[in-house]
Amino acid sequence: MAPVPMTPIKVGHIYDVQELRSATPTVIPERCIRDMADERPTKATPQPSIHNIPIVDLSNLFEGDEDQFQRELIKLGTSCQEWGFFQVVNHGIDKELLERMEKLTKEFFMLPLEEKKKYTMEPGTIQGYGQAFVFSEDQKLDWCNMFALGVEPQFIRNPKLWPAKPENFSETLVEYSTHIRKLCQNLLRFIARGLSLKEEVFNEMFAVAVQAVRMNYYPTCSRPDLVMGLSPHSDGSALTVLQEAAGSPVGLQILKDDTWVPVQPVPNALIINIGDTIEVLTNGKYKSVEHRAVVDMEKDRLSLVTFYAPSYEIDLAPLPEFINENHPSKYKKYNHGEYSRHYVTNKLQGKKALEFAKIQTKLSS
Ligand SMILES: COC(=O)C(/C=C/C1=C(C)CCCC1(C)C)=C/O[C@H]1C=C(C)C(=O)O1
Ligand SMILES: O=C(O)CCC(=O)C(=O)O
Ligand SMILES: [Fe+2]
Repeated sequence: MAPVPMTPIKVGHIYDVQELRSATPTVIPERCIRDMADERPTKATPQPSIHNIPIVDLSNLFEGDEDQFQRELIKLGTSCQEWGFFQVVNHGIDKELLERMEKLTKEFFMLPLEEKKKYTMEPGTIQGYGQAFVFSEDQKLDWCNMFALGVEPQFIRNPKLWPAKPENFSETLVEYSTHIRKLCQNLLRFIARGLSLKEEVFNEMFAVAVQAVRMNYYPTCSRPDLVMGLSPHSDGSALTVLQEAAGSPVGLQILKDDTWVPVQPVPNALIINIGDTIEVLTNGKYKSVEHRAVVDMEKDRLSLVTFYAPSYEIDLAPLPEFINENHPSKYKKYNHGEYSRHYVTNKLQGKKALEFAKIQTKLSS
């Protein structure tokens, strides 16, 4: 069951922060100012490199000898378990394709508003140009313009939202997505092997996987301390692949041991994170880590994010390999289509969406 647009809802005025920034550079609308101190971004303290997310060298998994393969597989497993985030280098996707997609995405955001408005994200829906996850008039707005498109399978595409400009955008997005899809399938094979599962367990279970891309443009902001680029959330996908545009300021932060840790991107690497699906299937051994994006006073930022998730048809529950006397099942069996609908019809709020799948533990009296 695919997520469907809801009945019309009142979301109030959603600012196009990019337009706002160029028209009135120092104005921050009340709706974008975060209320409480703990909802506001704290100044990220520079982290020693040991605190940066791990780097996984995929060439060791694709073509390494047995020893290199085993060592990298352990590193991948440790990264998933301890961080839920890692960067991949030597991932096999052409730098030229990544740069081309990045350039076209930048060009899309730089089009006049009138042109971008042809692809408006209707209130309560998740595809098109605008701001997703806004469901009420009093909800705070993120300092971000989004452009989101469903890519695979074909039936989730809304052709009216695929832009005619810039030229070649749509073809390039399809080419890009084909490569990112293969990367996800390979990562799922390696993740399965690292967990001592059958290599194809996830790919077979997911059937024709759902794939969507969300391009996030974060304009500069005169008061980055008051606003949030993207609200804290975990991803509803199985895996997420994030490409940061070259020259972007550090913006992504992940919640580790109750501290927001900034992610320093490595040139030409892709950032991967574990989504809610893998958390459920591994019964919480690998967690979908909460993350957010903050903005900068001087540099705008662009991220291209692919969500890779199971087919809407499939039912999910923790795999038996992760359930035993000491580790009872934490999640019920549920349909992923229903979860997707739940995820996209609620505001981003940390890991709240995943409560949908949690088995409530009774407190003993
Ligand atoms: C703005 O959209 C999102 O942030 C988002 C949605 C992705 C999707 C589309 C744009 C088209 C239809 C499919 C899908 C729901 C994946 C986030 O994606 C997460 C949330 C779920 C659930 C998921 O699988 O990825
Ligand atoms: O832009 C970023 O760094 C974060 C993006 C993200 O988390 C998302 O789109 O789900
Ligand atoms: Fe995310």
